[in-house]
Amino acid sequence: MPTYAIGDLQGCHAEFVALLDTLSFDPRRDRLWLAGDLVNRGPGSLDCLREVHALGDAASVVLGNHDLHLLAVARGAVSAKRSDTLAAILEAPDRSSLLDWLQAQPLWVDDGSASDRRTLMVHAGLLPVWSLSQAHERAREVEAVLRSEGAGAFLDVMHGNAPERWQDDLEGNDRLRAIVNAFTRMRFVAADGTLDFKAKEGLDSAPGGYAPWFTYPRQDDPRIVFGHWAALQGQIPGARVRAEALDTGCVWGGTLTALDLDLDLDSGRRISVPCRAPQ
Ligand SMILES: Nc1ncnc2c1ncn2[C@@H]1O[C@H](COP(=O)(O)OP(=O)(O)OP(=O)(O)OP(=O)(O)OC[C@H]2O[C@@H](n3cnc4c(N)ncnc43)[C@H](O)[C@@H]2O)[C@@H](O)[C@H]1O
Repeated sequence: MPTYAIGDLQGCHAEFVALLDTLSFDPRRDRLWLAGDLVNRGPGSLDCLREVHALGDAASVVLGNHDLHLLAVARGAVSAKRSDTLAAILEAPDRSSLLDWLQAQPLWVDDGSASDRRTLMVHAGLLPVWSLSQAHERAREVEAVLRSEGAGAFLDVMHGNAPERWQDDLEGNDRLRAIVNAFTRMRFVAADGTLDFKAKEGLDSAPGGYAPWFTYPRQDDPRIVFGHWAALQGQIPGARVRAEALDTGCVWGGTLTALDLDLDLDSGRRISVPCRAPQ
C-alpha cells in the first residue's frame, strides 16, 4: 500500500490523470497526499476537484492559497482575478458539495505518529519560529474556524498581508490571517518570523534580511512535504530541515511530480509527468 505525495495540481487535470496512471494508482490499495492548490491558473480545475473528491479516504489534502481564494471568491468576499480559472467550478451543479468538502480540508496532514521526526504535509512550509506542536495547534485553530458557522466571517477578511510578523498574543482575524499566510503563502522569512510577500521567484530573489523558510534550523526534525513554490523546481539547496519540495511548476510548463513517501528521504524516488499544454 504505497503512499504518494503530489505537488500543486492547479487545474492540471490531464497531467494528474497521466501521473496516477504512471503510478498504477489504485484507490482501494494506495494512498495519496496532495500538497494543496488543487485549483486555479490551469484549465481543469473543476475536473481536479471532482477527481480528488471522488477519491474519498484514499486522498489526504491540505489547503493552499488558491483553494482558500476559491472559497473566498465563491462567497463574494473578493472578486475573481483576471488570471483566475475558477468560473467552471462556480457554475457547476455540484458546486456546493465540492466547496463544502474543500472548506473542510485541513492545513496540516501527518503520518499519525507523535514523533518529532514525523512526516507531515503543509502547502507552503513550517514557520521557523513555531515548534512542531505550536504549528500543529495553530493549524487546528484555523481548521476549526473554517468548519464552524464563523467561517464566512473569516473568509470575508482573510485576504491581506498584515500582520506580517507572528506574535503569540495575536487574536481574532489577525491571528487567523497570520496562520493562514504562514501555512499557505510563505517563501522568504526573516529571523524574527516576519514573512515577505513580494518575492516569488527563485532563491536569488531573496529580499535583504530574509531567507527561505527551510534554511532555518529547527529543534525538532520532521520530514516536511510542501508545494507552493514553483520556481524552486523541486530543489532546496541550503536546506537545514528535512523537506521535500513538490511543486515542480506543471501549470507553468514544468512537470507534475509524485514522491513515494514510504521510501527513505534520500532515496530520491520521484515520478514526474510533463506539462501537456503550458499556460
Ligand atoms: N490571506 C491572503 N492574502 C492574500 N491573498 C491570498 C490570501 N489567501 C489566499 N490568497 C490568494 O492567493 C492567490 C495567489 O496569490 P498570488 O500572490 O497571485 O500568487 P503567488 O504568490 O504567485 O502564488 P502561486 O501559488 O500562484 O505561486 P507559484 O509558485 O505557482 O508562482 C509564483 C511565480 O513563480 C514563477 N515561476 C513559476 N515557475 C518558475 C520557474 N521555473 N522559474 C522561475 N519562476 C517561476 C511564476 O512566473 C509566478 O510568477 C491569489 O489568488 C490570492 O487571492
